Amino acid sequence: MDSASGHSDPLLTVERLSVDFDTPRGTIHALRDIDLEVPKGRILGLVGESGCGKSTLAYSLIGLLSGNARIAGGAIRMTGTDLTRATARQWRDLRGQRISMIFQDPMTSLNPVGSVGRQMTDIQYRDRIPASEKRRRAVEMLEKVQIPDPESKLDVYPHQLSGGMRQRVCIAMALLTRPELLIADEPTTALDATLEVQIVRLLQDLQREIGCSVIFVSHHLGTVAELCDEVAVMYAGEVVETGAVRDVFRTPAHPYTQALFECDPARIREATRHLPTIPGTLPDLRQVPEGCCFKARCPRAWDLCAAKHPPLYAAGAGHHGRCHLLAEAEASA
Ligand SMILES: Nc1ncnc2c1ncn2[C@@H]1O[C@H](COP(=O)(O)OP(=O)(O)OP(=O)(O)O)[C@@H](O)[C@H]1O
Repeated sequence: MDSASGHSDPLLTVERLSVDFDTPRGTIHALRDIDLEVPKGRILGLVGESGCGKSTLAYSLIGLLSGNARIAGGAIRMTGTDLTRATARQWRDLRGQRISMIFQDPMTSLNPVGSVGRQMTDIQYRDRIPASEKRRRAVEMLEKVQIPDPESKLDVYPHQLSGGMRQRVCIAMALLTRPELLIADEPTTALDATLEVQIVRLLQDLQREIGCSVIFVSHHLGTVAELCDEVAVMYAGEVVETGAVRDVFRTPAHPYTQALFECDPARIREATRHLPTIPGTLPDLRQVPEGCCFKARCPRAWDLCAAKHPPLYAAGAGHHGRCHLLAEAEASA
C-alpha cells in the first residue's frame, strides 16, 4: 500500500476503501480506493471542498454510514480487526470506547431531554464503578473542557447551554472513555471565530494529555495548519495528497492542493470560515471520469491525465500526491 503518512506504527489503516451510495438517480461512487494511515497519538486533518467525501470517510471509520451506503471494497484495519466486517455488536463495543466522534452540530450527539450529568454517567455504562464515581469523573472531565462551575452543570439540559458550551460537553463525553481514536467532523463550523480558536486549543491540549489519535475534518485550512500534524487532501472521493502538515502546506504537490491554497485569501494564517471556490465543479460521482478526476479543472492537465488514473506518487519523505506531474519530476530528477 502507498504509505499515507510515512509513520511505521499507525493506529488505523484504510486500504483501498470504496463506498457507494444507492440513490433513485443512480449509484454515487463517493469514496474510491482510499488509502490512508491514521498515525498513533497524532492529529490528522482531512480537507477538501464540500462533497469530496470527508464525512463519508469519517462515518465509515465509526460505522455510522447511512442506510443507502455500501462498502464496495477495501478494508479498515485497527489492531488486527477489519472494521468493514464488524458486526453491529462489535461496533457497539468499539463506538464510544475505542472510537469516539464529535459532530458539527452538538445536538447530534446530545439528548435534548436528558441532563448533562445523566448523559455523562450513562456513557460510562460499561464501567463497573459506583454512580458517585461516575459523577466525579463527569465533573472532572467538564473541568478539563473548561466549563465553569462543572458540578452545577450536571443538572442542566443541553438547551440551557450556549453552542460553545454544548460542544465542550460533547468533547467531554467523547473523551470520557479515553478512546484511541477521536473523529471530529467540522466541530467548530457552527461556532464564531473566537470560540473556534478556544475549542481547537482545547482539543489540542486534551489530545496531548490523553494521547489519542484525532481525525479532524475541516474546511478551514488555517485551523488544520495550526492543529494537525498530518493532512490528507481529498478531491471527488479520492485522497489526492497526504503528508506532514509542514510539507503539504509549504510545498503542495497536487495542483488541486495548490489551487486550494492559492485561492485561500487567508493563506494559512488568518481565519477563514469557508474554502473559497476553485473554478469549475466536482465531477458527477455517478459517472466517475477516466484518468485523473481533477483534469477538467487542472491548469496543468495534458493527454496522460485523460488516459491514465494517477497512483499516489512520492513527493518527498512521507509526502505523496496523486498527480502524473510527480512522476515526470521523479523521472527528470
Ligand atoms: N446518504 C447519502 N446518499 C446519497 N449520496 C450521499 C449521501 N451522503 C453523501 N452523499 C454524496 O457523497 C458525496 C460525498 O459527500 P460527503 O458528505 O462525504 O462530502 P463532504 O466532503 O463531507 O462534504 P461537506 O464538507 O459538505 O460535508 C457527495 O456527492 C454527496 O452528495
